[in-house]
Amino acid sequence: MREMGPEDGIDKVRAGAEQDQPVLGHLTRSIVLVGMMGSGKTAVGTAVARFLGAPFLDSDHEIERAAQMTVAEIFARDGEPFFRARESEVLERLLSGPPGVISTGGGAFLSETNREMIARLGVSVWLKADLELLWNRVRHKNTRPLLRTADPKKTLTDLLAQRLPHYSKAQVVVEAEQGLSVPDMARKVIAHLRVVDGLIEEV
Ligand SMILES: Nc1ncnc2c1ncn2[C@@H]1O[C@H](COP(=O)(O)OP(=O)(O)O)[C@@H](O)[C@H]1O
Ligand SMILES: O=C(O)C1=C[C@@H](OP(=O)(O)O)[C@@H](O)[C@H](O)C1
Ligand SMILES: [Mg+2]
Repeated sequence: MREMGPEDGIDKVRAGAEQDQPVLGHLTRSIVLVGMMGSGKTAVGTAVARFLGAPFLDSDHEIERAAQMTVAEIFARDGEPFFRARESEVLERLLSGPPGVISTGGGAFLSETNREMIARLGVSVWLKADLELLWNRVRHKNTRPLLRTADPKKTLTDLLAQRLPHYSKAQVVVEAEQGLSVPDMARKVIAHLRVVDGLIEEV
């Protein structure tokens, strides 16, 4: 008999979704979503957590809450290195808590220290998306300080090229597709997670 793969899981989850059944499971370690700005870490992470009945935490949100400032304000006042230091502290705190779904900011997985921490305490999941998909998602918002440049599409293109080698170190890779809704992408993520040994216990 051949081994169960993620695609089998997706069929199972899709069948469940058609019957409007919840996709429940108990997490034994935290899931950490990584990938570019606009790949859907915040939106899809929220939906994954809801489906699993697990806590959802977003590192950007936690940094903003602690600082009482937006990410853009922190970048402007204290600079990117300061933001990255806070990001690492927050990640360590979130990973030390009860298992949940943690969405990171797009730069978090570039740090080797962060990658080691995530590998030790959680499971990294890269939401892999191509340039056009990412651009369509981020072009209408100016909340991301790194894209406040004269040519934001070129900046996004360059960041994607620089970062791909780091994102590809993630333990699990899930491809984003144009036209796949947030809940469907969340189900696709869960289907990929089901084949990670011991990560999701059936309830
Ligand atoms: N699968 C999807 N389908 C449609 N819109 C999406 C999807 N994933 C994300 N989005 C939208 O794209 C934008 C960026 O998503 P977000 O979750 O903020 O990405 P990230 O946290 O990775 O930067 C948001 O407006 C979000 O609602
Ligand atoms: O890619 C990056 O370096 C960043 C991504 C942002 O988060 P999202 O990926 O959730 O947009 C946020 O952390 C900050 O603007 C820096
Ligand atoms: Mg986000």
